Amino acid sequence: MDKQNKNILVAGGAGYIGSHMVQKLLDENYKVTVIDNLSTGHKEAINPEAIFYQGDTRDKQFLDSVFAKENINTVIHMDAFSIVPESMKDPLKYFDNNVIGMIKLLESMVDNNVPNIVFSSTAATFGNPINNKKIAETDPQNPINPYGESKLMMERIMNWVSKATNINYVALRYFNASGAHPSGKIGEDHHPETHLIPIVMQTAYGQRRTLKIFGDDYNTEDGTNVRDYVHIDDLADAHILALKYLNDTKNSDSFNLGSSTGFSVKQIVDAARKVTGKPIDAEISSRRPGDPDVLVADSSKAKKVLGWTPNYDNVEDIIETAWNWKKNNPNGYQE
Ligand SMILES: NC(=O)c1ccc[n+]([C@@H]2O[C@H](COP(=O)([O-])OP(=O)(O)OC[C@H]3O[C@@H](n4cnc5c(N)ncnc54)[C@H](O)[C@@H]3O)[C@@H](O)[C@H]2O)c1
Ligand SMILES: O=c1ccn([C@@H]2O[C@H](COP(=O)(O)OP(=O)(O)O[C@H]3O[C@H](CO)[C@@H](O)[C@H](O)[C@H]3O)[C@@H](O)[C@H]2O)c(=O)[nH]1
Repeated sequence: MDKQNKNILVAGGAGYIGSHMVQKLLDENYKVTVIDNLSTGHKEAINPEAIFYQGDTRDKQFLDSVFAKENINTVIHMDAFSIVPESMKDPLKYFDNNVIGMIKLLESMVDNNVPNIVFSSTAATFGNPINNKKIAETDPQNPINPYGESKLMMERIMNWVSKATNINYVALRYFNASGAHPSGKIGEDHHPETHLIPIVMQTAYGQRRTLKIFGDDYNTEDGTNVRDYVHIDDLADAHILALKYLNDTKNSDSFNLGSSTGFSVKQIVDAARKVTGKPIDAEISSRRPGDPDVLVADSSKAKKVLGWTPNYDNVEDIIETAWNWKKNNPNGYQE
């Protein structure tokens, strides 16, 4: 195994998943540089031991200046817009930010001889899986919303560029990232919040009167959407393994990352009632555009090839970490 160059650039390191990634890399003795335009992220979420440059990934001059200053070996490309319903209303916002961001980043990596990229892809690249079965890497990718389409385009651009250059990649397709750091110091804080678990937490905490369940006429057991909730600390671990994979194999590959267990929206609300001891009022509302019925990962490839072993296999434990973050920071980073 080559001695690993441990200088990592986290693009989007002020975001929900990015801030946990930065913490994990520091815990593992990596040298961490962050770029972020703070469009949805928070400066306070970045551990101050990381070097931070504020700027936009679509700005190649900005990227070139960062690569000239820091001896970066791998980019963890987490910055993107990532809200399914917003992408249905404003597809161009998604294609502009996400696809142009990937193109500029790869151009700058080529010009500055940066050899590796770990890319935050998504279950949303698959669309509606056949017969709602667990999704493996070999399954067809047919996105049903512009967000998923933009991420599939990014995967494909990266794949073609890797064939033509010295760049290697790992695409990690997360299912529903959830929970918070066990310390309770970093967690999920979006304005407005759209994700299910933090909205359930806001309702439990009394910041919302009622939670809306978007549709109970889907092709699932209780009629509400089924998702695979995977703890962000387990996702961060998978990235550390991806860095080692790139260093050891000099290959490119893609992996689906989930807990491999599906929970309906109603089951999540019930689990949160149990964890928080709060009643959590919920009402059935109309469908939200762009939602597939079921998204559950088959993560056996990540387990076999990367040696990934998620630590959180119980959704109540995941919700417990989100509740801990909520109780410690009721208004997120705006305290
Ligand atoms: N949250 C999930 O469940 C989930 C699941 C699958 C994939 N992903 C992917 O993981 C990544 C992180 O998601 P998140 O939930 O942490 O989102 P987030 O919005 O909390 O974080 C994204 C970060 O990127 C920054 N950013 C966005 N566009 C930028 C640009 N053009 N230049 C510089 N910075 C920019 C934002 O300011 C923010 O800090 C995204 O790429 C998303 O598509 C998320
Ligand atoms: O107030 C709410 C919010 C959400 N939901 C439902 O809860 C489920 C989960 O929704 P949400 O938390 O918004 O996540 P997703 O739309 O599944 O998307 C997340 O998970 C994807 C991977 O599966 C990522 O790619 C996306 O970036 C990330 O936002 C969906 O069925 C929603 O319809 C509700 O019923 N009520």
